[in-house]
Amino acid sequence: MPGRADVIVVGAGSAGCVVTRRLVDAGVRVVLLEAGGPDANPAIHDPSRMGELWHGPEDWDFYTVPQKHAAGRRLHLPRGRVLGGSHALNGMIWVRGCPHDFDHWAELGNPGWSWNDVLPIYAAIERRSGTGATSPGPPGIEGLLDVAPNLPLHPIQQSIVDAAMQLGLEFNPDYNDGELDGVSVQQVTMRAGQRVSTWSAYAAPVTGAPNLTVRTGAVVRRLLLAGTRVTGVEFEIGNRQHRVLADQVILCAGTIGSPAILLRSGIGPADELRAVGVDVAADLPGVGTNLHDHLLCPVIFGTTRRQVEPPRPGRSVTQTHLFWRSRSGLAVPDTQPIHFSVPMYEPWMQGPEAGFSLMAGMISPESRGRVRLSGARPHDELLIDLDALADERDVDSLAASVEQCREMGRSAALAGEWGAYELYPGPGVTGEAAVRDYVRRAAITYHHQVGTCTMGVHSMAVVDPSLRAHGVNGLRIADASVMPRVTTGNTNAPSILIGERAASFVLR
Ligand SMILES: Cc1cc2nc3c(=O)[nH]c(=O)nc-3n(C[C@H](O)[C@H](O)[C@H](O)COP(=O)(O)OP(=O)(O)OC[C@H]3O[C@@H](n4cnc5c(N)ncnc54)[C@H](O)[C@@H]3O)c2cc1C
Repeated sequence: MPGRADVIVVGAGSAGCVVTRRLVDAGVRVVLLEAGGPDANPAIHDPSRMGELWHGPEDWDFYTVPQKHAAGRRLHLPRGRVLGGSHALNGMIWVRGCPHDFDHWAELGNPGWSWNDVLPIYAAIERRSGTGATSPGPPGIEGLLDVAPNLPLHPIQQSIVDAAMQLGLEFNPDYNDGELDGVSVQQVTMRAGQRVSTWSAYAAPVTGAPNLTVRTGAVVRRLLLAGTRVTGVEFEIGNRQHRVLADQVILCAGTIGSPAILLRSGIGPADELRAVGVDVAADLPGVGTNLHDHLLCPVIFGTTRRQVEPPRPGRSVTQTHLFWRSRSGLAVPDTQPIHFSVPMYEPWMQGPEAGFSLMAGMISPESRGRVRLSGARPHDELLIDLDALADERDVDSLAASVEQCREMGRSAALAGEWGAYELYPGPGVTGEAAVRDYVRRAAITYHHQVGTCTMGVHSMAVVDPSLRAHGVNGLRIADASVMPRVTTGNTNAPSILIGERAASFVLR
């Protein structure tokens, strides 16, 4: 292990592996530090076994503080702690987002991040294959990451698509061309029935390079600073402490991990840091704020006419989704239900083993929470507060999505052909007040937390449009935490995009 590197990358997740690969290819001496271990668990690689990974060794297993507007519950926030990060645990669904998302980022004071700016980067990331995807990159450009339609469809998934069309939605053959609305087959980062993560596609192929050192089980506790210049990091492997020095550090530890490292290093809101006994290195009031997430809410069905067989090995538990605007006047769809070929029961629910779930989805969150320290010691609990459903507009969208999923369940394609009957919310939950109450009792994360190290040029921004930390030298942040506002759809693709951009900023 070298004592010094050109660049230390903290976190081998969606973005960190991309940054690492691009810098290594350019001859930069990189040390990549990852808290988790190798991606050796077979359940990582088989898409039908995704659910087994939660609460296991590859999950940070975060919980929020009790959520006042979600029936006082503590919400489980799984996050990948393994080579590949959350891309080793996720549903692999590939959604670029829509023009409005990135144009909005640019309007907020982030030149270079508009849709027209990011589109060529997406095209250069993706290696598209199979039928169904109609938005290939420019000819001759082929990226490192496989993106393919999630086919062949499970029979229940085809009927779910039919149900959506019976409600009047259009089939959208390629939601990645800038127009999201409609029901679609998901595009996924899979090849031959196996997960492809940025670890397997980007970083793993260069682990033998002489200018790359990868350390697993390496938990970064804090940044080393000389005044306001970052000089390296301090990390633990087991109970032993280590240090490595570098010209630059790039934090890719994710929406929870990156602000946690900053706060523990004394970079954050000065008053709050002092209040928990942390010495202040740089007063950056935005660190940990602007936390927001998409939310799901289970709508679960049993069947009487046909049995829903569990997905076979190599097949995803979810294959289709839809984007829908629940009210007029919205710039982008506010809902994205996602459809599972299994019943996705919460621990307090029960029902038959076979069935299917239309997980209502809210993707336009207005509620904002934050990540804070509870104390100065490295092992003191992080306080993660989504403040989920604090804004009534979020309840409006999620309740509308629940009602749409219920209506799909009553369609000829599902009730007629499969004998679908509703288990949750269940026939007793009727009327607007009861549905809103169900949403507060049953909503869970969509796994898309972002925003805690927001990019921008205002007083609450943490990084500038080139992802350099404000007021601290030698430090960049490159992961989902820098998104000023969450994109319309799943957040892996934009996180990987951020990794690509960060590498290009370092190398230019
Ligand atoms: C269960 C689940 C399902 C999801 N499904 C989808 C989906 O289908 N499609 C989609 O687009 N998005 C999905 N997402 C979201 C998507 O995976 C994330 O938005 C994306 O992976 C975020 O990338 P990142 O680089 O910001 O963080 P991560 O990929 O989480 O990487 C952060 C890395 O940093 C490491 N780390 C953190 N702290 C430290 C530390 N102190 N020291 C050393 N290392 C550290 C972590 O272990 C991790 O490897 C899902 C997420 C989850 C958890």
